[in-house]
Amino acid sequence: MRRLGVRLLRHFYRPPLTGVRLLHQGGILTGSLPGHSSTIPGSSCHIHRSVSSTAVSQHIQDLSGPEQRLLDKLYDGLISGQRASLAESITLVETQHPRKKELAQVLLQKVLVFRREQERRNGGKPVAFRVGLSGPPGAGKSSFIEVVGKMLTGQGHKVAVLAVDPSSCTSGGSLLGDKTRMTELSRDMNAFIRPSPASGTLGGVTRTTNEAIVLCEGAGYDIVLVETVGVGQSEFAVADMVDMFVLLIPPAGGDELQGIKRGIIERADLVVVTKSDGDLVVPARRIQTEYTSALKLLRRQTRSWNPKVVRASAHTFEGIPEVWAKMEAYRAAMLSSGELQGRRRAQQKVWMWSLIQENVLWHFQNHPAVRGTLPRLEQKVTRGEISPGLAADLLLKAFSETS
Ligand SMILES: Nc1nc2c(ncn2[C@@H]2O[C@H](COP(=O)(O)OP(=O)(O)OP(=O)(O)O)[C@@H](O)[C@H]2O)c(=O)[nH]1
Repeated sequence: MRRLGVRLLRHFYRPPLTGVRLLHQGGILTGSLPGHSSTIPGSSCHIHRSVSSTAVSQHIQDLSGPEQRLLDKLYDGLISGQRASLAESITLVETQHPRKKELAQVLLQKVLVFRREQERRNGGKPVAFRVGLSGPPGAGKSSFIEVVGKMLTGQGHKVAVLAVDPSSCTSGGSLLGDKTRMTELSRDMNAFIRPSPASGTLGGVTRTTNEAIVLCEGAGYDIVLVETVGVGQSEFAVADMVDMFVLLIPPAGGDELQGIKRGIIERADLVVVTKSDGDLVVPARRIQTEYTSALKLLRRQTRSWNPKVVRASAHTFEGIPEVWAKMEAYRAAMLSSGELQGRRRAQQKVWMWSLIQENVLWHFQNHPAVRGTLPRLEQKVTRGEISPGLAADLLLKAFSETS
């Protein structure tokens, strides 16, 4: 096992440790860029072979003049809150172009340093509030975000809305992006709305959303709403990148609620029963009671907060201020207990490991020895000729022996 581990390391860290230097300059790390770092499709993760400290590389030595000017322009524009610079910066982190990916990482590191300084001044507390919102198609997500967003910008907040659209990964289509959504909020100067990239794996979309959150916060958005539709694994990915996870449920019959996964209810810090107006008030109350009982049976995720179920209507505005009050109460409780900071720290680790998993898997699947054997072994496994365990062992052996 140890030998396999060493081989895996050798494989991923080849060619050998040369060429990448990170130098400390007045508290800022500078590094020379990878002639020797590998960039993996679907990820911007470069494997730097020698990173001498945990600090960030802020500037890359071999940036050309135009590249340096572009990064300076984006950074200055971003931290002074210009929406165009924020949009351009997010486009940069979404790119598949290898060199631009590298530039995006330089920009991100700079923004991270800026944000950490802001947090330090804020007594170590996060400056922005990240809220994930999920619900089945048609649950009323965009209507809800529109009214909550407008209310918050009216109170002086700056609100960013990012969408994670799982359909764009599988079908190339879009569940969230095609129709015009949040028309009023999109015209609001204190709001920034960004749909998810139109292609890529969920891992890729997750990474860019995580990075887009950092950029939005750098641009001064103190509330970042991350929306996703309750399809596939995207809800879990969003729950892993936010401070608070909110599930929106329509007052619909059993069949329409079938699609809501039990696992995701366990992740909810708040459940909002939407469209609680007119004839829908009665079914909304019923759903509220059902979910309140269901939540009581679930294990608590945090010490300082009990998940709650509330009703609201985006059409009549009833319940909307109360929903926000609950969100603020959650944040205050989680901040004062330190659990929110702890959750963020844990998320950083989850994010790192999911990038590693995706990249390691990519290397494995694209290794010539694996590619050559995989279809035959897959066939044998599906026909029941060999066990999945044996097939996995053979593939791992082929991979490690030729790495
Ligand atoms: N009665 C009532 N209808 C609502 C309310 N909010 C949204 N709707 C209606 O529900 C439908 C879906 O609303 P959206 O806000 O587009 O829902 P969504 O979850 O964003 O939908 P997708 O974009 O398909 O995921 C629309 O016809 C809305 O008019 C509400 O508070 N009350």
